[in-house]
Amino acid sequence: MTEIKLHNTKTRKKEVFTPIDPDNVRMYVCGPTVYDRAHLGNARPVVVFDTLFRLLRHVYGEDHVTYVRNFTDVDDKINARAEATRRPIRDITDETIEWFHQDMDALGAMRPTHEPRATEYIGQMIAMIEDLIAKGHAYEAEGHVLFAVESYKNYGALSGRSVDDMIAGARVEVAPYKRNPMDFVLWKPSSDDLPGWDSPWGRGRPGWHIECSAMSYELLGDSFDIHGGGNDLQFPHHENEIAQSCCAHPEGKFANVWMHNEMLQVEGKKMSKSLGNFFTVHQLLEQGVPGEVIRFVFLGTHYRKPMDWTEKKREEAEKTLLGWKSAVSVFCDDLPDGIKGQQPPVDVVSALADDLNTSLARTRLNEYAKSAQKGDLQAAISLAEGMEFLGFKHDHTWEVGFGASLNKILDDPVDLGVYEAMLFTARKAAMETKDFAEVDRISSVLRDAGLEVRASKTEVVLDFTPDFDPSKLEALK
Ligand SMILES: Nc1ncnc2c1ncn2[C@@H]1O[C@H](COP(=O)(O)OP(=O)(O)OP(=O)(O)O)[C@@H](O)[C@H]1O
Ligand SMILES: [Zn+2]
Repeated sequence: MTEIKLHNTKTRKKEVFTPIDPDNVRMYVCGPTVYDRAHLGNARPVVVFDTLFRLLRHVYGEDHVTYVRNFTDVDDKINARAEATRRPIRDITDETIEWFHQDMDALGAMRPTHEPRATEYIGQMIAMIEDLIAKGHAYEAEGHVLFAVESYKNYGALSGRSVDDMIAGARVEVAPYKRNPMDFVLWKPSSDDLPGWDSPWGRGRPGWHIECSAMSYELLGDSFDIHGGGNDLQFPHHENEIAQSCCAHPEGKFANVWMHNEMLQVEGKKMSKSLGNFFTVHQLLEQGVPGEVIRFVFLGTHYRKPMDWTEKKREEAEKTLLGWKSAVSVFCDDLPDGIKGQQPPVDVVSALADDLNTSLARTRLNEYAKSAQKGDLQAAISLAEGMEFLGFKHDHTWEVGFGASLNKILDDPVDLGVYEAMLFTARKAAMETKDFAEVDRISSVLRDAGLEVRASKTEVVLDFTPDFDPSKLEALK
């Protein structure tokens, strides 16, 4: 079995990953607050943890991995948006979730096993808060319930800070009802015009942190394998999740491995809604940047390094990915059925297994692409399988905005007359006899003659390069 190593924020080390139960490997990732289109930064953890999900499914089996990513659909930012637009909250959250799905699908991200909405777990949150009060970790004050950070001695361990450092360094809300300025809200009162649920502390709504603790417990249990999210969530969100979960369920360990992706930046600053320095995934797709190109760019930088989106990266990604797709599509009909990333090349898997070294995986696939372009069918198969594994389609359809060069080929049908029929027949014969040596031969004759061939199930598309030399096609006979 492939050995996976992951960097664990908790221990600050790269460690061999050993699941609690290899028959059910469990991962929780903090999902979006749904009031607006996802910006490109929000897409980074989606692609990072999708890649990990694919790796885990490959190593432990498709049915042996449970991936939970929540939707935060109760939040003051959502309330503010509803008030500003005079729209019902549910319309806004439903619409945003639909957009999120469309955009992330376009990036080739698989849907997680469960995508719980916070509002469907209010009962579990209330039960957990009651439990925390009963165990002496939380207290009620003026209609609020607060978590008492001093009651949990490991508070701050994930980010390596003491409570005193936090108070000194953080801008915390100093409310008169807090016993310690770092105490955080588990429950707060709602006025009649705001969403609210009945609770032992009156009508109110949950704080953000308790949502993830309640949903992960409900869907994954008191101990699970991996907890992920952007490193902007490490403090306070993840510290607070740990405090709540470990105090409510001291019998469990909560998450064994904590993984944090670095930020997508714009001129050295985190891309964020509050700074206003963002563009959305949807905008990029509309501008004709294919979702797979966005994915390709993300995979070029290790997830624990900050990265920028640049036009140059986009262009290079599009060019390389087109090269891969055409290298595979030359052999499209020859590829064995069922290429579904089941047998991705070992060196690509091992790159990912080393703390998701996606850029190395990309480099290795590029080597296969180079060999495939020279007519090596085995390399083309590896490339196709590796592409599927990394979340790319191996046919030459873009999710959006066909690349300019591809358009040119498809819009420019050629009439090769007699040659064309001969090519087609020769190729078909090779395919039916599964004589791959013959396919290799044909494809190299074509390439030598200055013709590029793209074949799909239904048609053969030919493209002339400037070096086209029809006399060289005689070698086909
Ligand atoms: N610039 C970024 N780069 C990488 N990940 C990010 C970035 N901004 C947010 N994230 C991640 O996106 C996920 C969704 O977060 P969330 O919905 O809370 O974002 P947000 O708070 O709405 O965004 P913003 O921080 O722009 O206000 C989280 O895992 C978060 O860490
Ligand atoms: Zn969370």
